[in-house]
Amino acid sequence: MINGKEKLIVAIDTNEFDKAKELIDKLEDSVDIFKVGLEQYVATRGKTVDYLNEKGKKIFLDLKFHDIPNTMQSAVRAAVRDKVWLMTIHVSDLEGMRQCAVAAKEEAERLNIQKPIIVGVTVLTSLSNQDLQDIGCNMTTEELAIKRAKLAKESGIDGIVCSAQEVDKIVEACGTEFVTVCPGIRPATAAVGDQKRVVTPADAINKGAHYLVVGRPITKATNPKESALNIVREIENA
Ligand SMILES: O=c1ccn([C@@H]2O[C@H](COP(=O)(O)O)[C@@H](O)[C@H]2O)c(=O)[nH]1
Repeated sequence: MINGKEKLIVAIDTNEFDKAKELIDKLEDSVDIFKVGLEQYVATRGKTVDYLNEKGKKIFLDLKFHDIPNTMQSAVRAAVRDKVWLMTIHVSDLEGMRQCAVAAKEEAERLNIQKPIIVGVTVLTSLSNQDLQDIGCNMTTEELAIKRAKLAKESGIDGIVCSAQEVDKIVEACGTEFVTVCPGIRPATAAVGDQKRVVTPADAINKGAHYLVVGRPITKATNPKESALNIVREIENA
């Protein structure tokens, strides 16, 4: 049986350090991996990362780097120094992604610490086929996600972020060792919000997702701990 706690990543999307701290403290027995995203990182200037390191929790730094290769690889080096376990860049040009893969390895070796897993965001889970058409891309979300996943693999980064709607096709194309991180996870009764490509925790696991990212269904619940435990159970029973 799989350990649900090893699969669940909780997104701490608040703009105050005290609220983030309160959530982490409430969830610390039931959750091992926390995601610090743009809102939390910018608002607290990275303070939450320090707090999670003090607590010995695994950190997913989701800042989705996308810039010229030199800037991206320097930012990756800084994230390695922050001792993050998993981090995102955008799937972009091959050279930019290659430099990130090399930078992470070099910096981790230099400091003699564990190299973070680097994953590339393929197509945001808040985007639909129509959204892609609107920005001038004549592919479906699934086609584009698969194409970008293959490019990410070729570059030497460790995996991708995608919707669990297409994760099975990506596993088929890139293999089971290539790390898949899936946000847009919604238990059957949860509000979808701004997500457009959603999947339940059980279906995401059955389709081959390695890690599930869940934010609001846990953080906005009346009882976040109970909500997290329900998702852990759903993962384990999948
Ligand atoms: O394609 C993506 C990439 C990242 N995210 C992030 O995941 C969480 C999801 O939060 P919910 O509240 O469960 O919707 C959020 O922090 C996003 O920035 C994503 O949703 N989709």
